[in-house]
Amino acid sequence: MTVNVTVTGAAGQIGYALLFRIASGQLLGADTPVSLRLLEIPQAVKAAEGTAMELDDCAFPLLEDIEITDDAKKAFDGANIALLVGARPRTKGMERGDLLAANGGIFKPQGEAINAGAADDVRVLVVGNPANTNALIAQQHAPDVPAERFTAMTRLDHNRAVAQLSKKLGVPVSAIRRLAIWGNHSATQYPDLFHAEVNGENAAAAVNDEAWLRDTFIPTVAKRGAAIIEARGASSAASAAGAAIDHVSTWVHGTAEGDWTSAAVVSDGSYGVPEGLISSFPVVARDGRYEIVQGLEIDDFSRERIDASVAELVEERDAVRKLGLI
Ligand SMILES: NC(=O)c1ccc[n+]([C@@H]2O[C@H](COP(=O)([O-])OP(=O)(O)OC[C@H]3O[C@@H](n4cnc5c(N)ncnc54)[C@H](O)[C@@H]3O)[C@@H](O)[C@H]2O)c1
Ligand SMILES: O=C(O)C[C@H](O)C(=O)O
Repeated sequence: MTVNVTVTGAAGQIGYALLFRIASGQLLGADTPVSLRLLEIPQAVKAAEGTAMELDDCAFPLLEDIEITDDAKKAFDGANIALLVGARPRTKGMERGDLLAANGGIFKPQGEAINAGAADDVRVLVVGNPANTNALIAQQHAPDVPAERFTAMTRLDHNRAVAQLSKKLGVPVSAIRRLAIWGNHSATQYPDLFHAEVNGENAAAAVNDEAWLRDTFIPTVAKRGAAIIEARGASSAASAAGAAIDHVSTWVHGTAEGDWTSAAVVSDGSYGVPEGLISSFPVVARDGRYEIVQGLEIDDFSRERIDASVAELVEERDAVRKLGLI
């Protein structure tokens, strides 16, 4: 059956890297036809039409149709998968509160439109920053959709952490399992090697270098987004699109036996993360659902870092509450 995939911010850089991969079958598999609904602001609809022309020109066998609109209600009508990429970037002189308010103006109506018209099985991934809190805003305005269907992307951080560890140890990325990103998709995030495995052995033990872990690994992963902006003059696009594909594909098809991944999901209070926050955890995907991995021991080093990132999420939640956005 055809799956309706809605992508917001379709004319942006991530949109350009993402849409062709969705249409080629990399999101849902080679047997699943897709119908694309592209949401853009009025000024960018023409550019989205240009991307749609290129999608047509690829003659993808799985791509059934493309609809382009600046109306959120139309874009989310019948959506099975919703990729919320479009967001208001921080510009010069903008305070944190202004950024949250501007994004509230985007994610509140989008949450309402998802609530009103999306398919019963809708799954939502928020990529647009600040991703966790934008996801929270959308989720709070979709009371009829199970909260677990709203997620935010930390898979890029996860992939970055895997790549850094692979380089450090000189092992292929396929040798690494059970790495986890905790907290916010921001510089406070905590990439956790203490439960990770390399060829079945504990990764922190294999590294055996606490200074590298503390002073190189964690800040490199947490500040990678800023380093890409500094080097490229634009924020990550292809890697972000790749992570979005990974996030949804894992959600739908499941994690490998014995492995887990990272995703920001609605907290059920696990690991002391306040219930309702959308925070990154180690998760498994099973039967089409993301579930938080339970029962991990958290030592003082990890506890301090998880708490710091979660405190930032609490601050963001309180700020959007104060603005009346949730
Ligand atoms: N979570 C992550 O790991 C991660 C990684 C990279 C980038 N990001 C974030 O993803 C977002 C998109 O990045 P980009 O490089 O594609 O940005 P971009 O500026 O190239 O594109 C954003 C697009 O969103 C559109 N847009 C703005 N408001 C919209 C609305 N209300 N409805 C629909 N579309 C709207 C814009 O017109 C633009 O075309 C940014 O917020 C960026 O910070 C997140
Ligand atoms: O857009 C950004 O600020 C950075 C982005 O979230 C990233 O992690 O690459």
